[in-house]
Amino acid sequence: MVNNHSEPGAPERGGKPFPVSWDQFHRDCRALTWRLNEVGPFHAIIAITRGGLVPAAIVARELGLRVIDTVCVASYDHDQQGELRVLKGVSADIAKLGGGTGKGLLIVDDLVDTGKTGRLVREMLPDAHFAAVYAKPQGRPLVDTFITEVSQDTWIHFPWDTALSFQPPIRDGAG
Ligand SMILES: O=P(O)(O)OC[C@H]1O[C@H](OP(=O)(O)OP(=O)(O)O)[C@H](O)[C@@H]1O
Ligand code: HPA
Ligand SMILES: [Mg+2]
Repeated sequence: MVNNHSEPGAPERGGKPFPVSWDQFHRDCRALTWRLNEVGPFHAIIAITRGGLVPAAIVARELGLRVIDTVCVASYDHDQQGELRVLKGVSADIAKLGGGTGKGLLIVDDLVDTGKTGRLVREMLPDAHFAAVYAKPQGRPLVDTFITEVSQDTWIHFPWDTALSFQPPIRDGAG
């Protein structure tokens, strides 16, 4: 059964919007890679789909990594978090590269919020290095490396989920 509930930062609970442009996201991914470059080398990257695919591509380019796998997890339906479902686990070839425990593997996601997704993937690969671009306080203990922390009552709007639109002037009540 899917037990949908919205997180504190969700827009309908008055979450503070934190819009991120493509340009900002690219810069933040590059900043993340500077840190990861000090931690590696890594045998492969594992992107947590779907949001992790975007930073994983940028980090892979910057670290010169060409072996990329996915763990496919579904939980949020827009801003409602339901039960976590693993649609695809780590591929056998990649699990072998990490000695079965994930040693030398880099897991990448766009953000950690409650930490539920991160915890699930960490259980699969306890010795992997887990990186996310953004972190909220509840999820922060789950990640080894991240770039920007935002408050729990913030909702991050990623560039692939948004489009340019007219905003009313601040004087007229825009948030
Ligand atoms: O720390 P948590 O509370 O688990 O939330 C973080 C996860 O939620 C989002 O993914 P989502 O499940 O929305 O799927 P998507 O990446 O396919 O958009 C985000 O990309 C993280 O993977
Ligand atoms: O703040 C967020 N923004 C986008 N997707 C998310 N999934 C969990 N939290 C968030
Ligand atoms: Mg995700």
